[in-house]
Amino acid sequence: MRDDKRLAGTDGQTEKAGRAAKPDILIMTAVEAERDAVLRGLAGCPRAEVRLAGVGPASAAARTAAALAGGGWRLVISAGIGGGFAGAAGIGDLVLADVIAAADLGVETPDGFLPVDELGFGTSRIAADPDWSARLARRIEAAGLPLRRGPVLTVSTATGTAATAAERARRVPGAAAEAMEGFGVAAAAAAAGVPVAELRAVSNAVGPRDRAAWRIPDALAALESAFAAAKEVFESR
Ligand SMILES: O=C(O)c1cccc(C(=O)CC[C@H]2O[C@@H](n3cnc4c(=O)[nH]cnc43)[C@H](O)[C@@H]2O)c1
Repeated sequence: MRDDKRLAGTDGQTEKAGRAAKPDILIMTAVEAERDAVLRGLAGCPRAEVRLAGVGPASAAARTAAALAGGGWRLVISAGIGGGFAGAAGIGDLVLADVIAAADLGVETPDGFLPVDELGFGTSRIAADPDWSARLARRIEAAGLPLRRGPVLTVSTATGTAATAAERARRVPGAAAEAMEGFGVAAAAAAAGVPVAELRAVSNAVGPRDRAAWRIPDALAALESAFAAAKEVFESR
């Protein structure tokens, strides 16, 4: 794949044998603008590799599984911009997932939505790794950045009405943010036995669609700052 950016192997970052040190932190972003913001924050951190997941959970799962196939990864992070739920996360805030929830994975019935968990078809929730998440949170907060913790929802259709926002917040108590890739990344990580985390920078409110109100540059700047803070965690062991 030609859309990844590998950061290892620069002069002075080589192992004794002269071979490039292999990155062992994998960061998946949906689009190039997110990837470039993460790379600016990492500023050459040799432990991290950033790859494009594409938009949506299916593309994210397939591309993350392919990236993880070689083994040797300590952590995979789903990162990018996202929507913030009212009262939980505002524009420019960062949200670190405690749970990654596939909020529209289930069936609709005349009596309402049933998640796959209640159908016996698996799970719609994957826990973010608590140890890695705690270490990332400490660094990001120590840098003075506004960090919220809570469930980050993964959806195949971004919320566009107040009714859908309310329904999704009801399905996932404490919902902090919404994006479209986290559960795909997490499913691939779980299958490979690799810890997972999800970090989102809020670009818009979850609710009635108003693309003109999205603050993408602010969110990308927050994402960059978060990874500038987080890289110490990646280098620490
Ligand atoms: O137009 C741009 O310059 C631009 C720059 C960076 C990212 C984008 C995107 O549109 C990224 C799509 C990506 O964003 C996530 N996202 C953001 N807000 C929401 C939301 O309210 N609900 C669901 N997903 C959201 C999502 O993960 C998309 O993959 C554009």
